[in-house]
Order: sequence, then structure tokens, then C-alpha cells
Amino acid sequence: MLEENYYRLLKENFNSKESVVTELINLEAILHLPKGTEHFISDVHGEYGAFDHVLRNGSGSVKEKLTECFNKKDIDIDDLASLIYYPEEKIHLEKGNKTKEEIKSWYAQNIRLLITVVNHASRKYTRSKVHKALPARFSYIIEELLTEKQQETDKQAYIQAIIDHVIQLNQATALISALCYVIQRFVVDHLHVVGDIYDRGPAPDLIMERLINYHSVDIQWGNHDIIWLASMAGSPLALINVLRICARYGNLTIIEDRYGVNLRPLVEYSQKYYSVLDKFSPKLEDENSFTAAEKDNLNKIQQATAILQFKLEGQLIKRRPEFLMDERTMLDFIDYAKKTIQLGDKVYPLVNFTAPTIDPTNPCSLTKEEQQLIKSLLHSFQSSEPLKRHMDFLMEKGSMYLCYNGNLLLHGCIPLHQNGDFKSLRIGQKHYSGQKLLDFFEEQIRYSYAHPDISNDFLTDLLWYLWTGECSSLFGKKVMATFERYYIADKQTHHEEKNAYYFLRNQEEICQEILSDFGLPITGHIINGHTPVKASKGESPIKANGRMLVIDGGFAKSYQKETGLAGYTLLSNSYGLQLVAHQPFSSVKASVERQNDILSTKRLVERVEKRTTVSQTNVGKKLTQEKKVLEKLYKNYDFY
Ligand SMILES: O=P(O)(O)OC[C@H]1O[C@](O)(COP(=O)(O)O)[C@@H](O)[C@@H]1O
Ligand SMILES: [Mn+2]
Repeated sequence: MLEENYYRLLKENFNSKESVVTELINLEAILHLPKGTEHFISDVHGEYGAFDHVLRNGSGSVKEKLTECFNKKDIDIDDLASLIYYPEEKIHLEKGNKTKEEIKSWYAQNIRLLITVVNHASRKYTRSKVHKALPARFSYIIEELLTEKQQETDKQAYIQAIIDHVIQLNQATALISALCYVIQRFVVDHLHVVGDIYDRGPAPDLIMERLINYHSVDIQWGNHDIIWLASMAGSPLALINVLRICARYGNLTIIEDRYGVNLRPLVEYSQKYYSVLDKFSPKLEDENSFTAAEKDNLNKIQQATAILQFKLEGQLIKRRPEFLMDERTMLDFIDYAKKTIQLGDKVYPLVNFTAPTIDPTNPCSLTKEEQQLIKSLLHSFQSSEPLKRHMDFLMEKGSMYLCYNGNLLLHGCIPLHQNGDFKSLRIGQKHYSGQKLLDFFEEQIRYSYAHPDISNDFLTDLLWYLWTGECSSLFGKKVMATFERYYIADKQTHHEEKNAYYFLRNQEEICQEILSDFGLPITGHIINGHTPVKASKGESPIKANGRMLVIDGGFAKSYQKETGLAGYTLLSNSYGLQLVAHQPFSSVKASVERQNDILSTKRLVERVEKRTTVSQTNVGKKLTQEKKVLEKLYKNYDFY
């Protein structure tokens, strides 16, 4: 009965048997097309300019299409590429350098070239998909131009007439831009962002906007994304961490101006209790863009939030013994008279440690003023409408991990023991490890996010655990040594021991065991972000005989010294997998004027013997199901 109703409803969408046949043919056609290109990017860390550039050039996919279409001797590929990446800026530049007549012929010539590229880049798609991707304003013209073969001489005049007309009507620049964006759209079919959109860089909000407007995307949450989500879900401790990191990197404007959170009370509180210390100088991409007063302000806020963080951590750790973090209630181990701290059996002097609001008899307690402050900050953060929109999107498109086309995508790690066994987290009477651990985390995140008014329940605390807990798949280290790095001179205490996963992941069998645990074929790949690949020290992003690919995009400017590169992205198309190494991005201006692409070198990871078709993909499996349903509808059409 239920099934009958389902088919009856379905029939309403297909008002004749012929329309069912048409759809079946359409689906069959799609299944036989080559699989679309997937683009993997990770650890973008607020670097909008570089991220946007990599989306515009498709990690080199646009240039690849150009070299397939044209002979390098006839066409200046770099010049055409820079037009496709930044049409408005490039057109503006050309207009400034050319006479009226010259610019007209430049328009005509480039419209023709771009049409050739659109034709080539859309070969993998059905006509209906191409149609849907075209901007409504120009879809008719572009379709006319696409269907006509430019080479056929009798059609030449017709095409020329269309192009001339477009130029006469002053529509050339708009059409050129539209064509360029269509090319960008076609070279990549789907984007995966493997975590850490937020923190360190200046514009995570612009990245979120770009993703919201992107045609097809999924996100695997990173540890830095989770503290923003946790803050929206009501965790004061996560919020204090977010604010501390923003102060450290000079990014409080994101919170204050762009997300409209009121930081006035925090500024006043920090001014009242703290004075400038060198250790807390903000790490800035551009020192000149801040006044001395602004830098001092950031300095004091970083100190204030650090102390608030350690107070709240102490409280949380004590109410959650199951997190096994007793060794991290740092403020309890301090001898306040001597200004020393005892960690294990060692005592260290404290440096840069000023904590005017700590009561040594109850060091983790907040003063009344602090309670009020945190309440108001959390309220303001949670009330930000643009921020809520971005966090909702992160929830909607995001997950702890993703199994996609035989690969496992995750930001951090699968916690392992030294011997390769899965490490488990015990909560109550239950143990969770491997895929079950990540599923458990995800379920709790969704529940907590849906209940933002509750601030100190287990689930909200668990969200913070994901930021820094030993068994968190997003973090993957034993401890986060923030306290030691700020206040203890002995560098040995700064070390953050990595989970065994990070050396075991070099072994193919380990990767295959993980893939199997997630129900994936052992021929799949694990695609990881989180740890910068130190290319300059000879580290390879391809590990475990190609089963493990580490694509930390390395966009964060402050980490580029360490990696010696901007980082890596990955492309998966119908021919196989390609890893792309990027040089640092300078500016849009340099890209347009000097055609400075981020130089990208590609490395083939794997090439398949036969081109992969849509039928072999996740999407293909769904379409095959749809086909079965429609076949049934067709057979019993008159009955329903
Ligand atoms: O470079 P900073 O700002 O001191 O941050 C260091 C902290 O960042 C972390 O590496 C986490 O951030 P990542 O996910 O980017 O690695 C911590 O383990 C470490 O304590
Ligand atoms: Mn990370």
C-alpha cells in the first residue's frame, strides 16, 4: 500500500509513459559519462585569497583544459588563463591598454576562444546539466554558440553576427565574464574541504560565503572548525579558545566587525588587569596594518583569554573524569607564592605568568566579573545572525568523515595504539573506536548543536574534547601544550606527542585495516589534512604505497616557512588521482598583471586502466537506484 502510494506520487512528476522513458534514457546516458573531477582542499585557515585562487584555477585544471584545446604556439595560454581566473580585472587591464577598435577585436577573439574551452570542458556533462549551469541571462546565446561548429565555414558568418551583436549592445564584457565563470564551474564537478577553514588567517567568513555559493561541496570538520561550532553550541570554553586564537593572530575584526559580536566588555576587562608582555605579541601577516595601540590591545586580550581558558579547562576536566585529563588542570599545580609549577615529578619556574584574577585557594574559579563577561560574550556570539548562517552551513555540509567513491576523507586521524590496534574512548560502560568512535562523535555534535542553550552538559563538553582530547580524531596528539608554550621556558615541555597513527600511517596494511573498518575497498585511499607536510625536509605527501594522501593545503602563511611550500591539493578525475603542489599565492593583481599563477606542479598518484564512469561512483549508485524505480513505474504505469 505504502509502495503503491509512493509510485502514485512519483507518477505525478511524469505525466506520460514517454516522459518516464526520456528520464530513463537521460539517466542511462549520465551513467556512461566519464566521472566528474573531484577537487580536494584542506587547512585553508582563513586564507581567502589563496583559496579563491585555487578554486578559480581548479588546481591547474583550467590550464590543463587550455593545453588540450590549443596549440601553445598559437595561443598565449598564460594570458588566456589569467582572463579565465579573473575576468573583470583582466578586462579592466586590457581596456586601459587598448584603443576602442583594438578592444573590440580583443573581445571577439576571446569570445571565440572561450566558447571553444566551454565546449571542451563541458564534454563530460549531459546537455541538461550544461544548460542548468549556464547563467540565465546568456544561456540562449551561449547554447547557440556551443551548438554551432566554429570550423564550418557556412556557420562562420552566423557566429560572427552573434558576437558582433553582443559587442554592439555593450554586452561583451558581461558575456566574457559569464563564459569564464562557466569554465571554472565545469573544470571541477565537486569540491571536498578536508577541514580547518577557520583560525589564523584573516577571512574565514569570505571562505564560507564562497562555499555557500559553490555548486557542489562537502566539508570534513577540522579541530579549528569544531571550536567555532562548539561555541555556537554553547561552550564558553570553546569560545574563549576562539577569542584567544583570534587575538593571537590579529583577527578580532572577524568576530567584531564581520560577525558583529560585541567585544567591548572583553577589551575593557583585559585593559583593566593586564599589561603588555613581549611573549604575547600578536602574530601578524602585515605588521603595518595595526597601530601600536591595537597591537597592545591584542596582546592583553591574548593574556586575559589564556588565563580564562585555563580556569575553565580546570573546571571542565574535574566534572568529566571520563576524559582522563586530570594531568591538565594546570592552575592546580602552581605554587603561587614561588611562581613555579609541578608537572609530574618536575618543578619548573613560570615565565610571563601574570594572573591577577586568580584566587590561589581556588584557582579555577571565575570572579563574578568574569562570569558576567563570559555570559555576555557567549550571548553575543550565539546571537550573531551571519555567524549562525555560516555555522549552520558547516553543520549541513559537514561531517566527521566521509566515505566517497571508495576513499575515506578525514581531517585528523583514527586514534591508534602503538601496535596498530584501534584506540578506544570509554564513555560509561561503552567503548568506541574506529568508525564507531567517529559516528559517536558526530551524533553528539549534532545533538549538542541543536541545543545551544545548554552550556555545561556532557555533550557540549565533548565538543571541546574534540578540540584537544587524546582520543579525538580531529586532534591526534596526547596533549595540547598551550600552557607550557606560554609560561614555561624549558622547550621539552612544549612538545606535543602525536598519536601512533602518524607514524603507522606509512604502512599500507594499517591504512587497509582502517579502510576495511569503514567498509571501504582496500584499494581506496585515506585523504588526510591537519599536519603540514614538510616538503623542504623531504617529507612526501604520498604514503603507504599511495594508500595515504596528506593534503594539508598549507595555506596558513605562518606555517609556510616550515613546509617550504604553500601546500598540496588533490584532483581525482576519470583517469585517476593527481597531487598538486602549490607555491605561495601573492595577490590577485600579480596574477592578472604578471600572470603569476600559484605555480602548481602535478604528480600522478594513480592512473586507472579504463576511464572511470559515473556508474562507478557514489552518485552513479544513487542514479542506478533511481533507474530501477523508474523502470518499475514504466512497467506498471497504467496500474498506478
Ligand atoms: O602555532 P600556534 O598558534 O602556537 O598553534 C599551535 C597549536 O596548534 C595546534 O597545532 C593545533 O592546530 P592545527 O590543527 O593547525 O595543527 C596545537 O596542537 C598547537 O598547540
Ligand atoms: Mn587541524
